Amino acid sequence: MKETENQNGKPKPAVHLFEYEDGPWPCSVSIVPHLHDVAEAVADYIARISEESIKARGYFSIVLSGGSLVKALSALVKEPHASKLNWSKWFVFWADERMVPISHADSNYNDAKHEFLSKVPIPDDNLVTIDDWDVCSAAANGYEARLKEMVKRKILHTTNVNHHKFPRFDLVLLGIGPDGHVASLFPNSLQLAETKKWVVPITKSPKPPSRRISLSLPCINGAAHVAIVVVGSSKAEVLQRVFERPALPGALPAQLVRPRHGELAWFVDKQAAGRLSIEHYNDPKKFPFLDWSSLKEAKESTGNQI
Ligand SMILES: O=C1O[C@H](COP(=O)(O)O)[C@@H](O)[C@H](O)[C@H]1O
Repeated sequence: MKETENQNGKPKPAVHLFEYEDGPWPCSVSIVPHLHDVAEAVADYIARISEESIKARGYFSIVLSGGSLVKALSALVKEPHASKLNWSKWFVFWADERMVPISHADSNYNDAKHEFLSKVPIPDDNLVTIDDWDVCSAAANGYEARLKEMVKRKILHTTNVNHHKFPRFDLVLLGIGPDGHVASLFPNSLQLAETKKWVVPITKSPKPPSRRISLSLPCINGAAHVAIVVVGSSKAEVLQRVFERPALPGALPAQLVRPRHGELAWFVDKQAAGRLSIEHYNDPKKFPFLDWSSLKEAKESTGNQI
């Protein structure tokens, strides 16, 4: 077994902590070579949280995003996870949805259905879809009402974020757009300032389709775990900006994902990590939490490509 491999001979992810320049922000970052390694790391992570949540509360609440994220769920539908996971206890929610019929190619639900949900036995009643797609504000209110129903049924618990009550999802899975958006929270948009609503309407999204709804930032930050999955060279520039530029209010929504009472984990492939300046992290004043050796190991395990 090579030092850079785990017991199954798979590449060992580098897990370390770093902080943004405006204050400490611990999180773990796993950098692995390819999309399929990311999918395996994400599947292991989801399986662990699913098991812990079901043991503790009887259910597992998972929030999915659209776009490239669903491809990272491919290892979950295969062994060893497919037959081991307690799918009947899963409740599935959406981080954001586009205002199109659920059978439309642009629908995040439709994409997740094809790539993932149709391949696993989660009961249809446990999929909290957004059916009312005609008027954005009505859809946002409708989705928020469904989340509150889930709280009443004790499938979701709640937590306080900046003195307001929000759901405490077991796990929120996010992708990141090349402009730094997460869910449908776009750079410098008014929606980023939301402090009370759980779900916000977006009527002029810079990325088509223009009408969408999204979990608000505090709603995402109320989660027990948030994972951000970043794959491919088209994300290398934005990842470098998110990790290495000072957090400016609203310029990069991904920098605002900070689950105060939860854990933040990044899963990154080597192409997306391609522009990270490793040396940047070796400054103990800026990154006192950083385990430099593990980052060096990641560099070696990816053939010194990062
Ligand atoms: O429009 C959206 O974009 C983001 C990022 O998508 P990606 O394909 O660039 O990974 C996605 O996370 C979000 O759910 C989606 O609606």
